[in-house]
Amino acid sequence: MLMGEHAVLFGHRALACAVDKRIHVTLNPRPDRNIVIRSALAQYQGSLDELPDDSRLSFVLFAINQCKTQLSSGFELHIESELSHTVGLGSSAAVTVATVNALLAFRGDQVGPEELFEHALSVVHGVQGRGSGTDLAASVYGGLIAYTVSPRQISPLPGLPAISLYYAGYKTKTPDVLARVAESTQAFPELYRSLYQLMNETTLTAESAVASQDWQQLGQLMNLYQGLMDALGVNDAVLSDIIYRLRESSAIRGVKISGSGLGDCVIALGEDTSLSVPYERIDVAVSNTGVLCDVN
Ligand SMILES: Nc1ncnc2c1ncn2[C@@H]1O[C@H](COP(=O)(O)OP(=O)(O)O)[C@@H](O)[C@H]1O
Ligand SMILES: C[C@@](O)(CCOP(=O)(O)O)CC(=O)O
Repeated sequence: MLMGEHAVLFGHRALACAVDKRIHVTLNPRPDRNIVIRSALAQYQGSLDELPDDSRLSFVLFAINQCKTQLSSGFELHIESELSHTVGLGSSAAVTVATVNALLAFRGDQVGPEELFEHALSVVHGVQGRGSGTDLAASVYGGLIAYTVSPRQISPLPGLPAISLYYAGYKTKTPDVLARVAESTQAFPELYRSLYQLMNETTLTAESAVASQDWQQLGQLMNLYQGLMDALGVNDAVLSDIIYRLRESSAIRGVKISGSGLGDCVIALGEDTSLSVPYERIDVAVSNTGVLCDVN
């Protein structure tokens, strides 16, 4: 997520991009109705018709459950990630889009991006209860996109210069962060409505800055949005430490939390590897390619 976190769930604009680290899902048919799932998170072997309840594989299992009656046989699903599974970074969206795409291809359905997106969104809603779909859109289409939930709008934008990502070392699950924000909102609903409105205006201005490739302005707006995330209550001491260390460098134009907050990653516009930032740096670039499907 480049910008628009949280506010996007209230109908406002968000910006997100695909990165060049992928999750690969390989599906091989089996002659029986058993399935085997292999992933760094968990392994499963059993009947397609009696799926377990395993929160580590919730997105994958929900996707399988949704279409299992239309599948002619079982299969083996091998999930490999180029990122550690402890890093959030929209990995739930990436694994959902790739798994749904593989299952639809196995079922014999060749769907376009809109249909793939809607299938994947129903999986995310089934697992999490809510979710804007912003990171699903970036996974499906690739590149940098501007996104609105309703009416659904997914608009491609030109790319970004170099970005840096740092992982805090822990992540709070997105539904738990959303529950914390919802609790705080109850005390001051009008103030929070204004905060989301301000987030929207910042994101729309950032979208114009991207369109005109004004990176200095985009960086300033990222810093501004970070202040709004802090006001929302999703910043913490470790994220702030990363952010302020990065702000020491003149090569970094702006820094903010990426995603729901209370852990996970910080995104910076620009890079400066000479800085002392004692947290895991994740080496990525924006990727123009979204999900790919190879059937053979
Ligand atoms: N390699 C993987 N194999 C299977 N599931 C994965 C993998 N990587 C991520 N996931 C799923 O995505 C979840 C992480 O997503 P989450 O914590 O919601 O972060 P984000 O919201 O940034 O996607 C994991 O708990 C898991 O369910
Ligand atoms: C907080 C939110 O706006 C972004 C969540 O990002 P992530 O799940 O932390 O990658 C939720 C959403 O858009 O569904």
